[in-house]
Amino acid sequence: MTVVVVMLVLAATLIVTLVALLLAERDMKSVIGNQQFALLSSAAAQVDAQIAARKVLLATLADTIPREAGNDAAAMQAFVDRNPVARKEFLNLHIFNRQGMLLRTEGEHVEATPTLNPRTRAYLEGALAAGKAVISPPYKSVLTGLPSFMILQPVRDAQGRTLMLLGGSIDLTNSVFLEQIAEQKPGETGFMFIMTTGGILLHHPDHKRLLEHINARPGYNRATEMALRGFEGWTEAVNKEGSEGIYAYKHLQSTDWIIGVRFPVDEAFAPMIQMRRHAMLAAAVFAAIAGVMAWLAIQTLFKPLGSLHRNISDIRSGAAGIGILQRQGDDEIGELSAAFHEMMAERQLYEQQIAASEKRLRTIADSLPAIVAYIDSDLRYRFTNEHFRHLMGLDPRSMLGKTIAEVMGKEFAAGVACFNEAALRGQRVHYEREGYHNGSLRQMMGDMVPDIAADGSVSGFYLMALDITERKTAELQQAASEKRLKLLTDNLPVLIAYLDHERKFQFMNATFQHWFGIDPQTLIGRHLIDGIGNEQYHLAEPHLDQAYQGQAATYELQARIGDDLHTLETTFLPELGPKGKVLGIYSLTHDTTRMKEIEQRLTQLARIDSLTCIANRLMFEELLPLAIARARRNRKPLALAYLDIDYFKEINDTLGHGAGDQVLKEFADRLIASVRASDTVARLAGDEFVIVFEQVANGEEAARLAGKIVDAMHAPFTLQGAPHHVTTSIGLALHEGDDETPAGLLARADSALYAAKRDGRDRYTVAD
Ligand SMILES: Nc1nc2c(ncn2[C@@H]2O[C@H](COP(=O)(O)OP(=O)(O)OP(=O)(O)O)[C@@H](O)[C@H]2O)c(=O)[nH]1
Repeated sequence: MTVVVVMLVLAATLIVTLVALLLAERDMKSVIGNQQFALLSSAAAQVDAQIAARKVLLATLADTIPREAGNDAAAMQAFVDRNPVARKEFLNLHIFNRQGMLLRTEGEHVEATPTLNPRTRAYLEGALAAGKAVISPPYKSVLTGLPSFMILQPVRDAQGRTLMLLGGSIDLTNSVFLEQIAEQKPGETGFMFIMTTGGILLHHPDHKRLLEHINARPGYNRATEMALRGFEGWTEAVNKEGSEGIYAYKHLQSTDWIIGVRFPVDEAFAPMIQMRRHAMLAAAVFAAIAGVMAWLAIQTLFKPLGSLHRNISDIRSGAAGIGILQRQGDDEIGELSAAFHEMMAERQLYEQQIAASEKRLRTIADSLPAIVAYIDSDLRYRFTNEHFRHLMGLDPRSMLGKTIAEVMGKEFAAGVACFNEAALRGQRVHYEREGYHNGSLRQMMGDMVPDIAADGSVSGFYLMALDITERKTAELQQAASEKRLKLLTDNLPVLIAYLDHERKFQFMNATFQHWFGIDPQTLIGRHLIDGIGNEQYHLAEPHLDQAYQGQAATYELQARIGDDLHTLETTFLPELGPKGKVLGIYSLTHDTTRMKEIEQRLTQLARIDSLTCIANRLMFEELLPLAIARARRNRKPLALAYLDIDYFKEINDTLGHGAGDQVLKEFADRLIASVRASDTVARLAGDEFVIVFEQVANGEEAARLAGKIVDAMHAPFTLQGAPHHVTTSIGLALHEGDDETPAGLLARADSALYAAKRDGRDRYTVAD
């Protein structure tokens, strides 16, 4: 930390110093560049002034030169001698005629008048045509062999006509005005130079390069190229030797020359480089001092932090408890320490809670009758519970970190590979598979839940697997049992259905198909109303409601099976859940049509006397109260006749029981034949009969009817082929809508019968 701070201080100091130096260098370059350009501009002005002065001098000479000087050497010599300034300012003086022919030369190294080459001749002709002073391109003098240039001035006569040209040549290697320029060179190694706009050097410290093209040497100089394209000002560039320099260029006004200056950067910036060295040194010293001070300050400031660090290390290594964090000072580090203490105390609490939770979880997992494991993406066990030991004899702890293949074998791993892959793709997997565990074939059911991180990656999966061998066996047994049950129910002549709590069919047996032609499968999951229709449903609804409230209900209904109307009896049996909640309803319907018929028949038989086929005592006792009620309602009297066959015992005794039965049948037939259909004839027992006459007008009519019956018996009975005389006695009682009970009425009739018997039989007696 300290090192980092010290390095930062050093780096900051150096960066600030460097940036300041760079800015200073940039500014200084600009100053030097501008200074060089100013210097150059001054030199250019000097050159212009020198040229102008020489033009003026030459013009004055032209005005005064004798006209014959071109052809008279003595006159020329005399003229030059008269004008010593001409000798001083020009290397040589030349006179050219109007045809450009050199007529006379006067000056240094002149032995004879040289012959001019055609190019020079052409130039001179141009100068003559211009009619004013011109400056020649630089050239190598044929007289002196020196690089030179010439100022040409026309010599005119009184009429202003050009008679000849007066030329003054200037030595480029040894000229007064160029020497002045050379003296103004910047620094020790800097120099000035002059070239034409075409690049021909006129002035250069290296005289050998004079009259050469500036680009005669191989290489490239950006500044030179800029100058040749017309640039004026200063710039930085690298010369053909690879040396950096500041270049400045300026065009002369008096001629098409460019004056330039090169100031090598090394020299130009020598003071600045020195300054940079000093500044860097000073910065380094300053940074070192600042670094040391920073280090000291940090050491002082970080001392409590170091103490805190040691305390935390001690806590981590177990050498100290978290209590030592509370003993730090009152400063910020002390507060930090207290905050650490609080945080670590909370962490300890959480860790304890997590440990307790993990322990609980471990206990639960170990107590589960199922395999529980966490398997990572490398298919290595990371958590295993005790059930591995119970089921497979594996030590769950020794499995940790090993792969499924290592623990269970390659064959097993290959068998569950597809499930593992699916779980690691993020899918929940449910499987059932067979496998040998502890030498026995077991049926296993497993669930895999992928462990999906927030970013969607799967780092493993949880596995829970159950041994369902027993359950599977039970399921198979149950399936077989259900199959048997279905076979049974499908062949029972009973409609069997199971309705769920929403009154929808969950089961229907094949009887639905047999009775109504309904395929049971088409109604599974549909509401009862879809199966039996609205009308039947409304009939069944109250009974269903009762069953859904937990009480069995039975009701009868009529339904058409085939072409016939059948009587059915349906029972709804609720299926109750653990808390008495109705889970569903069993509906059992059987056809009671046949039973009903038998029952009716039996009922009927119970009320019919089997010998005479008329109503017996039971029916009489049922009918009499009803008849009395009707009589009361209709306010019509009712008469009850109580009959007994006279001396019947004797018939039995003399002719036998069969003859007696025959008499009884014949007697009954005659009674039936003697009364109206609305009247009831019944045999009470033995030879006792009753007749209920309904809606009789009065006692007289009743008596008449009784007499008619007595008479009806007078016709002989044929017994065993012989006629027999049978008579009857009748007791008649009239019920006239009062409160008399059926028993009371019967008792009165019985009394009247007794009276008839007593009075001699073969008669009727009316009760009081
Ligand atoms: N053959 C035959 N005899 C019956 C039957 N039931 C009862 N008896 C007989 O009918 C006779 C009834 O006799 P009673 O009515 O007491 O005497 P009775 O001879 O008719 O004399 P009275 O009634 O005083 O005239 C008894 O001997 C019974 O055994 C039956 O179903 N068939």
